[in-house]
Amino acid sequence: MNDIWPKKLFLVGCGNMAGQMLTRWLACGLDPARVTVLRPSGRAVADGVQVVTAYPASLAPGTTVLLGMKPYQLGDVATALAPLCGEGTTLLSILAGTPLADLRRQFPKAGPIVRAMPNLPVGLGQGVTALHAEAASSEAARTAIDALIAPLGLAEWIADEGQFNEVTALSGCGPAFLFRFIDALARAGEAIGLPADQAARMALATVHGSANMAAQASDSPAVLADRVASPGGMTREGLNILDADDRLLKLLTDTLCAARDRGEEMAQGG
Ligand SMILES: NC(=O)C1=CN([C@@H]2O[C@H](COP(=O)(O)OP(=O)(O)OC[C@H]3O[C@@H](n4cnc5c(N)ncnc54)[C@H](OP(=O)(O)O)[C@@H]3O)[C@@H](O)[C@H]2O)C=CC1
Ligand SMILES: O=C(O)[C@@H]1CCC=N1
Repeated sequence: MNDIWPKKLFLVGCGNMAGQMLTRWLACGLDPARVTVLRPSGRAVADGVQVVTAYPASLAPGTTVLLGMKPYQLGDVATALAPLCGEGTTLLSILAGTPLADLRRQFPKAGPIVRAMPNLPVGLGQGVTALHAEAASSEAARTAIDALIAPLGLAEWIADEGQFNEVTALSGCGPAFLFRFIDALARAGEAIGLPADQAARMALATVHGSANMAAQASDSPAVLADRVASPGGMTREGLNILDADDRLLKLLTDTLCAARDRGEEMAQGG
């Protein structure tokens, strides 16, 4: 079988998001001996993964660097990291609101630079990762990234980098919106009289089962909703509340717009 893994993987930051990616890669067979994590805390990551608090003197050719710290730290990180990056270094950035042009400016000598926007369920192999590579990137570079991202779940190449803040709003931030929905469904159940713990269990299981069902169905979620709603029955009355004046659609559109606009501000250095 082909070796889908980079010769070496160097993670700059390994918090909530990069940590989930690494967890999945290790679960799928990445040799921990190939992985080095730089994190200021020096906290251990996983058996066999080297953790450092300072940059090494060099990076071996064939190293893929995952930029997994906060976007505002890019300048400081690049000051130390850019001199170590040459043609044989691939950069994979998960920094929200950080365009490829900014990354290339900070890492002028690096090899291929790919922008990625994962989401937290990648740790289960059920995530979504949006990808965009520089126009000059080779097919081989894209294929190598495809192979690395495939174990994480759905991978979507985004043709227009200008849409990256939109996809970030939808799928990168999306888990937070869904977690909020599950919590609200449970609290609404409590508000109409159910015991809190029971409402929480039932809300979570309902969302879990419905998402699985929607993922396997040949019909769209809109059609599935109508299938739950018996004519003249209870569900229709509930849907009428969500649908009145496109209330839910407008709420979610406003939610995505606010997230997207923050990405635009971040891209302007805000
Ligand atoms: N959270 C999410 O759902 C998503 C986040 N992202 C992106 O992922 C990135 C990280 O976010 P998230 O994981 O939530 O954040 P976390 O705060 O959980 O992780 C940040 C990581 O950066 C490390 N770090 C802090 N300072 C430095 C430094 N100066 N140099 C190198 N590493 C440093 C931290 O080290 P230590 O562990 O030692 O504290 C930590 O490992 C962001 O750019 C964000 O835009 C993208 C998609 C989704
Ligand atoms: O909140 C953020 O900025 C990042 C981007 C997507 C999820 N977390």
